[in-house]
Amino acid sequence: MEKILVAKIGGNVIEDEKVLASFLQDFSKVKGPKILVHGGGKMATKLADKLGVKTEMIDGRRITSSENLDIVLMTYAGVLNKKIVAALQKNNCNALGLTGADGNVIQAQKRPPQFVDYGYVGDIVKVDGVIIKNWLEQNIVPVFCAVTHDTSGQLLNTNADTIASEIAAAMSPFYEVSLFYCFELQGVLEDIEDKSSIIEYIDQLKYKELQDQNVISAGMLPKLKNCFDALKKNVNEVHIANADFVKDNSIKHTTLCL
Ligand SMILES: Nc1ncnc2c1ncn2[C@@H]1O[C@H](COP(=O)(O)OP(=O)(O)O)[C@@H](O)[C@H]1O
Ligand SMILES: CC(=O)N[C@@H](CCC(=O)OP(=O)(O)O)C(=O)O
Repeated sequence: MEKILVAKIGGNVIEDEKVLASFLQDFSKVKGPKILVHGGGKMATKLADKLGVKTEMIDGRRITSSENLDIVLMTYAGVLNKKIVAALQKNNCNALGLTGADGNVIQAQKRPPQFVDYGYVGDIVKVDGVIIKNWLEQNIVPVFCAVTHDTSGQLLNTNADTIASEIAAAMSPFYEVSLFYCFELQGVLEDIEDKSSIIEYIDQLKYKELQDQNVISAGMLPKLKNCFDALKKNVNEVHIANADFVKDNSIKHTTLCL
């Protein structure tokens, strides 16, 4: 089976112009089919602050009012997605910027309010792996932002880590899939104050231990859950690593295993 890379970059990589430019250059050089998923939560929060709109996050997920949704769309589907696509094009990488509504590629449903009402937040129902495969076969590099839709006209905010995990899973019938979560640190840390305390392997037992000891928090909570979800859905490899990992796979990082 042919190999494919699904890479995800988040807020801290996107915020740092130099790091982002260097990541996109390295990503462009990766041979073979590849997909990029990006977040940008930090930038959406900054825009909300500027506009005087309140931001509330619970367990790493944004409570998304209709005002927040517009901010999220402007930031993720607008400024960020298009800037990333243009930078990839500059590097001769034929990127196609997408939300989940484009080509009906990611269908979601609004999360029903239970203990928390997350507002316009979508849980993914279906990813159309075939349409993505068709793009890849045309040497197009799909670039997804953190937006999905419910097929009834409602756009929804969806965690970018979850989008990466579900897209990776949807590609697994066709490719041998490697999923890289690229961020500003070197991997998951045993002690958040000690940047060198990288945990090289995390299985489900270790994951539970880390949760029980409160070693992981904020955005790392959904990230790890998404990693295991991907592995359970036949994604071959999942790594959490620094953005440099895309050019140098030998740097120390975290590998997830079931
Ligand atoms: N044990 C941990 N090891 C590494 N990062 C952690 C840990 N616990 C919490 N974090 C936080 O999780 C963040 C990564 O999640 P997130 O903010 O969603 O990143 P991104 O937007 O890049 O996906 C790190 O920046 C860090 O602040
Ligand atoms: C529902 C939800 O929380 N969506 C995320 C989507 C963006 C994202 O995931 O961005 P990072 O990868 O930079 O964190 C949010 O709005 O923050």
